Amino acid sequence: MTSTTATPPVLRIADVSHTYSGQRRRTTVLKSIDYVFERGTFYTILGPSGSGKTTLLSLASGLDTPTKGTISFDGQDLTALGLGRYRNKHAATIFQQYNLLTYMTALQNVTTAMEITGTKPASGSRKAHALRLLEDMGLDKAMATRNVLQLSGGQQQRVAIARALACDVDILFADEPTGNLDEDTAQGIIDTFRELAHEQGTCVVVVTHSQHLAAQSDRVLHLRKGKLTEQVNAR
Ligand SMILES: Nc1ncnc2c1ncn2[C@@H]1O[C@H](COP(=O)(O)OP(=O)(O)OP(=O)(O)O)[C@@H](O)[C@H]1O
Repeated sequence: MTSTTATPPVLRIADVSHTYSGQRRRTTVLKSIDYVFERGTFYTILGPSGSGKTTLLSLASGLDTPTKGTISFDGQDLTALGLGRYRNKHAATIFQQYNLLTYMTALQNVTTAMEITGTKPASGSRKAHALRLLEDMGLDKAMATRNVLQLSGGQQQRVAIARALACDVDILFADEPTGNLDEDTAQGIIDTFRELAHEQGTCVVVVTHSQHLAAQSDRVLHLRKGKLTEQVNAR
């Protein structure tokens, strides 16, 4: 028997393929992908438009199930664990379209996510913690208490990021999280992702077109023609 000291995988993607079935034809977007994501690591996924990055993220975040292969969290198949349970307890996702609850304020979006995931801040109330996170994202109390539809696209994106950061989860997924933001705000968010991975042990997985963002991650993955490969960095 051999012993190992390697970091235990938090998410394992094993022989995953995904095919969309249209009325006329079937499109296989992902082809027999194998990859192991670890805790405490900041990953970026690059790839041409239409290469399947969002598809991979939707499978890994438990929004959809692959047409072939398995995805497991801490050694347990997501379908056995329950996709809803996985999404509510273990994984947070920042979507390209934000997916905010549009009948709520920014603050309510954040506190509701904390309630769903059972996240209790180390000190103070959920509301105070949520207001602090929104403030960190440059949204003051007046903006925090506005209905999200009265915020700009970039402000809504920051609410979505604050909502994901508020939840105590094992994995954070983000689809183009800095797309709508100015350079300084985007850099602040990249720094936050690095801290989350390196100081709190979260596995952070970000889909992006930005080489600048990718250069600041620990591992860069490329999705092309249905295959996922890891870039070997010189640094
Ligand atoms: N629900 C769907 N039904 C059919 N085809 C789909 C569906 N969703 C995505 N596709 C197709 O799958 C392929 C991959 O799409 P996906 O959104 O995953 O790519 P992407 O790499 O994230 O693209 P982008 O960088 O432009 O956001 C595309 O050809 C797309 O048209």
